[in-house]
Amino acid sequence: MHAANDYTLEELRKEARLGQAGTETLARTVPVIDLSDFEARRAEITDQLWRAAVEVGFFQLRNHGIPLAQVRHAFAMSERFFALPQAVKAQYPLRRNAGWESLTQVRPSAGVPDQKESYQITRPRMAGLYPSEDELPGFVDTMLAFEQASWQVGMQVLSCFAERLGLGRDFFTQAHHPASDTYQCTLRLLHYYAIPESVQDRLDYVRGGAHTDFNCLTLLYQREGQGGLQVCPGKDYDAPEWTPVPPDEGLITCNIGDMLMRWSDDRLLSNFHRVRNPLPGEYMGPRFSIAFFCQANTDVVIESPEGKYPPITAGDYVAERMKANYASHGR
Ligand SMILES: O=C(O)CCC(=O)C(=O)O
Ligand SMILES: [Fe+2]
Repeated sequence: MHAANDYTLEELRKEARLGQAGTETLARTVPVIDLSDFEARRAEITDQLWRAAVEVGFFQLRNHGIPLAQVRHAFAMSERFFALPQAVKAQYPLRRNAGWESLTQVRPSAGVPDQKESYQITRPRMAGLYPSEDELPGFVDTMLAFEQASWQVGMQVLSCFAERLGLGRDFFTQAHHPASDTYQCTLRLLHYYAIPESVQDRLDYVRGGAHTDFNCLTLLYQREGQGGLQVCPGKDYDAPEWTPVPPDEGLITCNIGDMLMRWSDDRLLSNFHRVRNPLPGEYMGPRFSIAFFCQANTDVVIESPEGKYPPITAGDYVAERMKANYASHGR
């Protein structure tokens, strides 16, 4: 745990002020953007993405090109992974966004660990961290294909932002180049534990504490019936209003992260979100989600067009943020 004054980045100072409080509003909705016929509709799609990123920081993609069967298969594999015995998963401990952890992520806003386990794939760092084919047949192939498919969608979206920022259409594709050893995009499987009866009314039992993401762009897959994700698009951190982001298995939920906010001189918004606990009477079973974090390669320098922030490598930037998010610094 860190005291607020340990933080060197402004994002963290904000995060430390934002607890679990706040009210839920249904007034705002997260825009849904249709990616079909992408090349022919690029200008129109870019307008919609830009507006959503500037106003809400969150949007959902329809007709993104990843078949529903592939999404469902990835979730089925994820559930099988988390169902492995603890001793098997513990052979693959988390280090630098690669591997498995349970109950170790402490969001500065919450001060207690998220009630979840996760397994992260950051391709260049996976030596010794994949379950064997005997333990989980087909897992690695399924997840690498899903990682690749998610990267494609992420780069399509980022190409629109790059063009609008005057950086050139391929700018972020180069910055997230998958052939490099410095690649650090991450596929993260998430399993929020079923909520035991004894803690269903406890406020200090938190599924996913409020935070902003520290990458460029997050793609999130949610399961129908397993809601709870909320976004706080406003700037009032002391009286936050939360908007639900409803799960729909045909949509990919996207949000801007701090890295792209910095890269855009704060034009694109990285907003707070959290996974709230179910309320009494709601489904209390496990919740599964999968996130893909587009995170620029470690050696890429983040230098914004207007120079609002000093240059920093993406590697240094992420390392600083991770230090503040884990009880032990072993991520
Ligand atoms: O599981 C979710 O719905 C959100 C996950 C998330 O915000 C994160 O891992 O950064
Ligand atoms: Fe997040």
